[in-house]
Amino acid sequence: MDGSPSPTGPKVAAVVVAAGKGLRTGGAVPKQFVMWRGKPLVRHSVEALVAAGIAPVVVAIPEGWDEVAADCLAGIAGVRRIRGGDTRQDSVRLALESLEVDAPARVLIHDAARPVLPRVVIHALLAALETSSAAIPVLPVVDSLVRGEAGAMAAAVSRDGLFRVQTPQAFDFAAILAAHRGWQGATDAGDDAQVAVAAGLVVALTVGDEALRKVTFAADLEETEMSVLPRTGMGFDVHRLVEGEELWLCGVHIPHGKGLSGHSDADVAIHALVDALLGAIAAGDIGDHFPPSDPQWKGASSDRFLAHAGHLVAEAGCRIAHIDVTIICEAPKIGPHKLEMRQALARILGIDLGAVSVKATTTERLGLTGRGEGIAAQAVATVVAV
Ligand SMILES: Nc1ccn([C@@H]2O[C@H](COP(=O)(O)OP(=O)(O)OP(=O)(O)O)[C@@H](O)[C@H]2O)c(=O)n1
Ligand SMILES: C[C@](O)(CO)[C@H](O)COP(=O)(O)O
Repeated sequence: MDGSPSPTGPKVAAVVVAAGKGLRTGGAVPKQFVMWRGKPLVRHSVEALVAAGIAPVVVAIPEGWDEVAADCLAGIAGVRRIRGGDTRQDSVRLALESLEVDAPARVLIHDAARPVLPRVVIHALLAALETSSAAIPVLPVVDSLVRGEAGAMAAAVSRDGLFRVQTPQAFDFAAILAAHRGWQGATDAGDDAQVAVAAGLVVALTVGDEALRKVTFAADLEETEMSVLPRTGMGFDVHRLVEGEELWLCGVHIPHGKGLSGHSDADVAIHALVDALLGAIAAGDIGDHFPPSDPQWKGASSDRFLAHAGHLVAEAGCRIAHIDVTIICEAPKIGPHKLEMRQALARILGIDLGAVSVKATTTERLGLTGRGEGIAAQAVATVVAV
């Protein structure tokens, strides 16, 4: 179970809170309606949730901004708008109340102010809900911490066991609705996990993502050219076609008289793609990360290499914008398998199918691929800073 919602699995809805005033960001328009990377800020995460199969998505908006919000969210299926409250916590509770009629089994609660929402985070949260009634994405604290008094350092604070908490936060729907209704705190909770813990729920921790950072101050909306320029990497690989081996291409098993030989499963297309991803972040090549001399990679599924390359891209502060793989062979015919290959690559990397291209060509019976001695592949990967 990878956490993806499925038509037969538990129904997953989402709340996106976008009813704040954005006072710390400033400006005439609340930050959630400001244009950012080509579309209104709020639209980014709403689209990501809908694309991940979450429905319905209820968006809490501030009083007086209904028309603007309608424009910002125009054309996205499965989205409902409601009036938010005076505080974030009120906005969440009102949105949850409005979802009661839909009776979802689970709900993700997300800040519109966190526009970049990687699919892999959603999957990890929903997977955690298999064994817990609440889950939140967290990141380690990497700076040292101090308590300050009157502009001077008073004492160091241990960062052991401390985490930075992000959204979306994932819950059993009935449990979080009851928790919000029963909230007894004197002041607002910082987030929904705090409401859940106060109600006695156990909140599991999953791995967050730097890309999920929250737009809080005006500077968070500004981007330098360096932060938006895409980076491209390319990869190329060849493996020998032999009798007695299975044929794997782009993570898909293809029945064929022969297969590719190599130390791992010899998925030449994934190997080219791994090199393209590593190239885009200047992180060496596949041999540096998975040396053929290392026995642990003997017969290994190349899915693992690709997933690792995807993690390295995220660690480098980037997300994959697009990948394009070309398989070069006379046989087998690649066309009938292209969709399945794209789906496999999208799944392994946790990216949208629309960002994955798989193509094939022959060399007109010329050269080693033309003679059927081997299969070659080349790939291009584009990543952007997040
Ligand atoms: N009454 C409120 C207050 C906040 N939010 C939402 O909660 C998220 C996190 O809040 P924050 O970043 O603090 O946004 P603002 O409250 O708008 O910011 P500020 O505190 O600077 O005014 C945002 O998506 C915001 O729109 C909300 O839906 N309803
Ligand atoms: C919900 C939240 O984003 C989790 O980190 C955070 O608590 C919101 O804080 P804010 O002060 O309302 O921006």
